[in-house]
Amino acid sequence: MSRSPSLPERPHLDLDPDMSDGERLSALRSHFERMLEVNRELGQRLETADDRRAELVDEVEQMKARNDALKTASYYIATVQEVSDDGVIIKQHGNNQEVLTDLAPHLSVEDIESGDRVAINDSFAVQTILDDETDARAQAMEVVASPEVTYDDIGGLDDQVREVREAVEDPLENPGMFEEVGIDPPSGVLLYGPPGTGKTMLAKAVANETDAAFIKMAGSELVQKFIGEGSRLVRDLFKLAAEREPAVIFIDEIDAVASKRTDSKTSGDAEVQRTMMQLLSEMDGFEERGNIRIIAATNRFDMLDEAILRPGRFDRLIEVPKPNVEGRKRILDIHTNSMNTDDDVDLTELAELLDDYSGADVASLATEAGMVAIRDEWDTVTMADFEAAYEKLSKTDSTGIGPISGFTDYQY
Ligand SMILES: Nc1ncnc2c1ncn2[C@@H]1O[C@H](COP(=O)(O)OP(=O)(O)OP(=O)(O)O)[C@@H](O)[C@H]1O
Repeated sequence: MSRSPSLPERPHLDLDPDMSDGERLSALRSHFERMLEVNRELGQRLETADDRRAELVDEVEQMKARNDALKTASYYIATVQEVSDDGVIIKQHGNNQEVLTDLAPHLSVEDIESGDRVAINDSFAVQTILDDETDARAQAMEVVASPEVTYDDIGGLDDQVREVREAVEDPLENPGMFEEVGIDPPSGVLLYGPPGTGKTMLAKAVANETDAAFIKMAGSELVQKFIGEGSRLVRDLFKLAAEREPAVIFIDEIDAVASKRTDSKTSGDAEVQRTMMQLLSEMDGFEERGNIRIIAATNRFDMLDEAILRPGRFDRLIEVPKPNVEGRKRILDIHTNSMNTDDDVDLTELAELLDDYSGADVASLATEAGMVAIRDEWDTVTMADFEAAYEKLSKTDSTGIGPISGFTDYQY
């Protein structure tokens, strides 16, 4: 740590050998006075610093306790009904059960009042106060004012880009076009295909192109983060989009909330059902919503409930497959564009080698080749580095723990 520049300076004693005893004594006296003053000042500083330190230690302890609490399992959401000397009465969302409970040690009764939304754990103790709707939103949604991805960053998906532009960009940019012809623009667009093929990129690029806000929510977050909150989050999602319009809502892993009904009647399933019903009703009331488009994505098309695919809902289906050899070449071009590659790098040959790779696999191969070059202290990336990266990623995969999605099982 550097020393604070504003500490009082150490007093300096200047004694001239020609001084008389009287002068010497008076110089020593005033030096002593100055020393006392500096000492007093330093003492005060030390005291303030000690107080601050104690405060910070306290804060760290509280954060640790909250962090530990947050790391435990999912929470349930409840609303505070009453705060009394006996404890806090809360009503749990989803089942409306009223419970008299306590607060976690890091909370005090002064922090809480009736009407507050709170997160409770399995034993109903209040863990967090969600005093603002945005709390829940912030935790489950990613909002980007204008994402940076452009269509040029997406390789090998020309047809898909065209379809997304027609279904999402045209209605946002030129709604009159649809009115003139007398048709409703597609309500929702569903992108389906294996992981890592560029579905999120497509949604981001269209938001960028239309200067729309990009609001992303993962289906799994909707049903896992706050049990009993899924339908509220869906409402919040559409409300937030209305506040930010023009906006593109992107629901990733839609299968988590829109799977075919199972026969089991567990409370988890009921929760998923409620969330899906809310999503459908938001989509059905969509026309009045103005400049909001909705894109969903899934790797599990086979699992989707047909209700979600009915006309007026996700009725424009766009398959986003793994790239073919030309697509892989284009994705390699994009991802090596800013790399310092050697003249011997033959991207066409590489594209042929990377059979069954997804776009994300191709991107991680390029990064890995760069890492190999750095490790070998080269400042250019050679064909041999790409081959070494390919070997490494293929090997990682054969052990079953590799990051390569191109070899993972999926169904769609
Ligand atoms: N077609 C592509 N062109 C260029 N890069 C791509 C392409 N597809 C994937 N990538 C790379 O892979 C990364 C992940 O892609 P993205 O998140 O769009 O995939 P996804 O289909 O949404 O995946 P998931 O289904 O797993 O959410 C991108 O950030 C990009 O680096």
